Amino acid sequence: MIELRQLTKRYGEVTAVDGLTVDVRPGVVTGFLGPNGSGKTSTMRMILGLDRPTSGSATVGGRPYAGLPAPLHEVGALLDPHAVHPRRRAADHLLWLAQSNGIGRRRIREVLELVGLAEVARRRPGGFSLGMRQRLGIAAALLGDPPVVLLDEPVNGLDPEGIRWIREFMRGLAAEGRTVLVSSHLMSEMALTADHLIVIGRGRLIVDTGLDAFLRSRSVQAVLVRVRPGEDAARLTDRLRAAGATVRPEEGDALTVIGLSGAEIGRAALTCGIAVHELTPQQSLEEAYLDITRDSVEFTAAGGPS
Ligand SMILES: Nc1ncnc2c1ncn2[C@@H]1O[C@H](COP(=O)(O)OP(=O)(O)OP(=O)(O)O)[C@@H](O)[C@H]1O
Repeated sequence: MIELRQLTKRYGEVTAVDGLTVDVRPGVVTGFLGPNGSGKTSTMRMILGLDRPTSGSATVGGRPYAGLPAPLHEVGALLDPHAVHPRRRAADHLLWLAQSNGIGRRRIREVLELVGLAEVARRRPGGFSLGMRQRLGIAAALLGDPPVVLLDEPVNGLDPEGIRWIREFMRGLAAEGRTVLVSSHLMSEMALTADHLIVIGRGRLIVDTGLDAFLRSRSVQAVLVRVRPGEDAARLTDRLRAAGATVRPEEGDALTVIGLSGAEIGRAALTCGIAVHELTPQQSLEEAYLDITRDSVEFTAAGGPS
């Protein structure tokens, strides 16, 4: 269990983390979400004792990281997959970490097998793909068989196969009863991985809830609409906005419409004499997430569509 109590971090004028109080529980994957710059990495660094809170506390199993007698056996973390020596063989990278923490050689073989890198144990990570580096980072995090695992944006830049592997691996760790905290700025990714969500914006807690409850309470109606681009799209946009909908142009010639049902949009198009080519209800999760974090995005594009 990770406990944050009024956790606060200031860097000069910037308040990166602002009075964060949450518990991260064992046995589930907790998604730690927030727009870029919302304070996720700063929070994780404080949990790991890499940064000192300005005020408040972060504890793991009731103790601050610095007070843990055998940290690698208590918390494992993947912060930066590039933080490996490119010329030190994969197994030697782990051996170096293991030896400085009193962990035997046998465990190195075990963790390499766990992450599917046993066959490349003698290779140098300099030639590894990003996915392989992520796996090596996870192997390092698991060396001490810790009950708490932290992963900072682990799927960034991975291909679909790598993403699926990490997703299933995290779920497996949680199923073993571990506390798994994984940060991301993508709601869609967390919807597939997390059981519980902690959402922050500008360092403050916005949501701390189960994924199912989030979906039930925040579901936003969004419909993808395709009509002839140009005049039809412009006229329909005006008409729907006049009816109170939010209309956002998408890539290509589509519109995302929020606030009206498919039937209402269809009727509006009919009264304008516009042919509708597509009308598809959208998964509303990303919309719900954008909605709750809108006020806390660090940089928003000026003059964007409403
Ligand atoms: N060492 C530092 N010195 C000064 N400001 C910092 C430092 N580290 C983070 N910040 C600032 O604190 C805020 C939170 O940053 P942080 O990296 O924790 O956010 P994040 O949610 O992890 O973002 P991202 O998704 O972009 O990685 C940002 O405004 C950032 O610029």
